[in-house]
Amino acid sequence: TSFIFKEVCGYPLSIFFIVVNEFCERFSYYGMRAVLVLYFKYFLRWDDDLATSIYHTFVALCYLTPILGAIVADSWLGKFKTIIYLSIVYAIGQVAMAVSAIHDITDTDRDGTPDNMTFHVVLSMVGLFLIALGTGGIKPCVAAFGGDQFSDHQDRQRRTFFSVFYLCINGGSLLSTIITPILRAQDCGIHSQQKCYSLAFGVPAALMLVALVVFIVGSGMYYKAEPQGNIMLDVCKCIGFAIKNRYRHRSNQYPKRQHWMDWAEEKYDKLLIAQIKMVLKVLFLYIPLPMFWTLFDQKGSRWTLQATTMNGYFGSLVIQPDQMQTVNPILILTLVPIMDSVIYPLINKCGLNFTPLKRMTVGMLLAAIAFVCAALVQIEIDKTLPTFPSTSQSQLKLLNMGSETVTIKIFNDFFVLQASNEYFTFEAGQINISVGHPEVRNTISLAKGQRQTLLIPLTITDEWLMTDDITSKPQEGNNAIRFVNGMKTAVNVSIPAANFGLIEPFSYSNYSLIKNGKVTFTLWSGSQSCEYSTDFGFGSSYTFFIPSTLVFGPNCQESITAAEDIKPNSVHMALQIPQYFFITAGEVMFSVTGLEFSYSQAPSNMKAVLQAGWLFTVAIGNFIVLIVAELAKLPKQWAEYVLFASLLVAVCFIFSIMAYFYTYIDPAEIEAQFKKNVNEDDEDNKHKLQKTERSNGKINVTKLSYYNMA
Ligand SMILES: C[C@H](N)C(=O)N[C@@H](CCCCN)C(=O)O
Repeated sequence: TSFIFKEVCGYPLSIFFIVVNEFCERFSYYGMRAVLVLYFKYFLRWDDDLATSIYHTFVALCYLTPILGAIVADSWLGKFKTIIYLSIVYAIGQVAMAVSAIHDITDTDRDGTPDNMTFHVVLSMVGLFLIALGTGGIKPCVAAFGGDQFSDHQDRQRRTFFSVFYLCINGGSLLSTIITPILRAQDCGIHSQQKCYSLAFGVPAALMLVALVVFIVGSGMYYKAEPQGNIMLDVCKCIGFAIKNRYRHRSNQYPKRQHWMDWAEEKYDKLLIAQIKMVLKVLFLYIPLPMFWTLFDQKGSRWTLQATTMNGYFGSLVIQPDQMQTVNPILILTLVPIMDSVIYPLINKCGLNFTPLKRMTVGMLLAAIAFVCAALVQIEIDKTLPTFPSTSQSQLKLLNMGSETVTIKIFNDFFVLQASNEYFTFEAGQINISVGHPEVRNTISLAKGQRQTLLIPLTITDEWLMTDDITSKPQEGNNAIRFVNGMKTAVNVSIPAANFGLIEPFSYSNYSLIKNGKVTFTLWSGSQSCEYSTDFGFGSSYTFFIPSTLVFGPNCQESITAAEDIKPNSVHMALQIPQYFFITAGEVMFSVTGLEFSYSQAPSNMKAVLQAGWLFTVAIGNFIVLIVAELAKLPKQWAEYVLFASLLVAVCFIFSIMAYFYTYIDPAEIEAQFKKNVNEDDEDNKHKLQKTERSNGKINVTKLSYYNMA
């Protein structure tokens, strides 16, 4: 096809549009993905397990569709048109996600929660399906289309292009994982203000449109290779024929052939058979690889959910749980150059042959270490989590409304208290409590599986009151706050963001959710008021007690007491950095090396096939998360992390054995030799080739005969 060829500093100008397109597309993909699991949990109200399962199903689908994209591009539309059409599908999917997150659409009673959840679930699932089709479909096309823009003598420029391409992926991912969590954390809405998931999905949708426009603008400058026919179909037919032919000749009277693919010789070209053997050898090596992705892709699910139970204060900066994922691209942008220019050359200088497969093995071990770190962090978090009552237990706390301490007797235990900060756990459904001197006895009925607070009145002989307390950690880092009024007059409590309403004498308010940071409550009784300020962290719950002795005035700071129902998140999010470091170092060794390995070991006409095969391992890895999490059903999250780490170590051991027996090849050289052999059956040339040594491995005589050319 005709195109305008322009060069800048030795690089085709067209690649500028491709690189910008990739940056915007990855921004769109990772930005949407960063907030996805929280959207499932807090907007669609799914539990952790369902949110994690659907998240990984989506990621798996994104890496299954590259096969489809490669087939469409190679055999029908060509890469250019495939990218355009699938980008449109992709952008529609992103818009559908943004619309699905507008709560006002179905919030008819205007209480802030969608009234027709089915609408939001269906629309978001349709959106995710279109996104998976789009992002996966264009994935093997964009990089290869970029590579196509270089001529054969521009090897160095092509290599630089791929490095810049990878940096753009991570640049887009970095920016979007900073920005979309900020957008999500904003409040927006028409009738009521809720977390702004629609904006967090809307901006990635806009970026996908920008990616599409940028790609179209470059249209006149691209070299567009015509589709070459479907190589995948040829490969499948050739393999099918070899199997059929082998089966037909299964009797002992037929001489054995060196490789089962040699049974295709009757019908297929020797070169194609040799190329398929190369691909099959690499695909065989891929079998253990999905386990790496099983761990790697849990950054966006389990690790993000882990961060929601942690303290996100970094000085005056508050980091959102989903923003922790930015640590990955930040580390990629720093580790890739360090590895390439310092670590690998140093290892080489030490005389160690750090082959690609060895690097990948080390990458797997680093990912396993990352999960051990995640398990250790989880153990620390678990220590700080409250122990809620089981379904057969009840928990009770006491709040003495009087100013004098009283002696309380529960069964035969005595407590002298003003208020109890701790919950007492009971197996019995009823308990006897005696208070004060002379003793006032009461039999209290406890609710199973519940936490309650017993409010002991100022005059002990008055009616005793029981409150139902919160039995789960407040979500999204919010704090659940309520007030108990011990005064003889009604009190109104408010803050700019919430109104606790009028609290009757000797009564209590409902819980209200309050964000982290400093909050000033204003208390009103008739025309009198006073202010009470306090600081909140993440995920706590408090009951504030207004005593009968409170004096209204400019300040009621000293008089109000706070009972801690649930402790704030105390394990700092920075503790996740080691696990991010190890998983990213693992990614650099495994993913970057694996990409290069898949390219270098693939025959010239099957580079896309192997890329699709490589991406397929990601899809399988994400399915494994679902299977293992479902089958194992471990009660403790840390145990699940340890299980995944152990599985990866076991798989890594198998992979290292397979890698030991793998011999590196140079497909171009083998192909060239085949072509030469077809033209001239020259024995000398064969000898020369047999002596060829590769820098990262050796090709020996037996290996050449393996390809049926020695
Ligand atoms: C952002 C991440 N570090 C990255 O570089 N991702 C690559 C490779 C993804 C492989 C499977 N999750 C990308 O192309 O997005």
